Amino acid sequence: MTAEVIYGKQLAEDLRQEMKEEVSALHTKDIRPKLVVVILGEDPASMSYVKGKQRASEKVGMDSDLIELPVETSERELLDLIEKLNQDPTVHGILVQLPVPDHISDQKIIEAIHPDKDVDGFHPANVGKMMTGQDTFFPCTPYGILVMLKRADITLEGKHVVIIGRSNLVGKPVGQLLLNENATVTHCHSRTKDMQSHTKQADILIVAAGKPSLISGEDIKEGAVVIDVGVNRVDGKLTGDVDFDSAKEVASHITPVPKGVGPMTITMLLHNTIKAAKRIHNQ
Ligand SMILES: Nc1nc(=O)c2c([nH]1)NC[C@@H]1CN(c3ccc(C(=O)N[C@@H](CCC(=O)O)C(=O)O)cc3)C=[N+]21
Repeated sequence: MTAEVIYGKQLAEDLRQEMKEEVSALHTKDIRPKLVVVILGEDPASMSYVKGKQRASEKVGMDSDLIELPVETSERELLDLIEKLNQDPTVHGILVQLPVPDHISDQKIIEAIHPDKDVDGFHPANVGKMMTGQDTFFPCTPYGILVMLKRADITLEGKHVVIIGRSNLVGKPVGQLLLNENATVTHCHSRTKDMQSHTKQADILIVAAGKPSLISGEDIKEGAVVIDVGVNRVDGKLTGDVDFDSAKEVASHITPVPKGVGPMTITMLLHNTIKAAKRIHNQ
């Protein structure tokens, strides 16, 4: 079997076309969805994602600001900036690029962003809503994966989803979203014993471990759907957590890196920002 490749990039472009129309419609009502991205320091990989977010917002006609701060910015200064953005009625979405430098607490920053402007969906109030099956901002990568699976017509109900990874940003929330869709969810992680015995049972295998080539064809059940969430730089090139060439011979569907999950992450960020703007203006 050779798997069908699910190009998130193509789907992202289709969705952004729809969003562009939605943004123009909002402009006629004097609502201008606006995203503010804050980045500390000049890590080249982080800068490249942030630039991608800027480009994508501009393409759908959204307003967006990039605030670049020096790496030595204090936690207090960053919290004061967030408070200012919380109060600013022209700002609908706030994203602070994570991780922040070690002298600042990621969790403190996440909790400082007003839940109504938390387009990353990381604030505990929004995480709690997601866990209890309420509508809210869903974290962008998990949400992008959900939309990709749905658009590829992959049934989730009753499927065994195995997730490698349990981070608050990807592993845990993607499991929760798919559980909400009536899948049976297993999480594997660094302490899991005999991981292959789990991965081989997956109807849908989601790999979010941050380890290049962690998974290859022999770890996958014939006909499984494989979603690669890895963003690793190897010799300057972006690569996922799955050995694509061997995996695609076994899987029924597979996402590539690049052009897979990454572009969907950015698309759902735009979606959440539009949702924030609509909600603030009671639309
Ligand atoms: N508060 C916060 N929210 C995030 O959502 C967040 C974050 N911090 N910190 C970093 C990670 C990483 N991330 C990516 C988004 C898009 C691509 C993406 O579009 N990748 C393209 C290629 C990009 C390239 O070549 O550099 C692709 O896979 O085709 C990658 C990585 C969001 N993150």
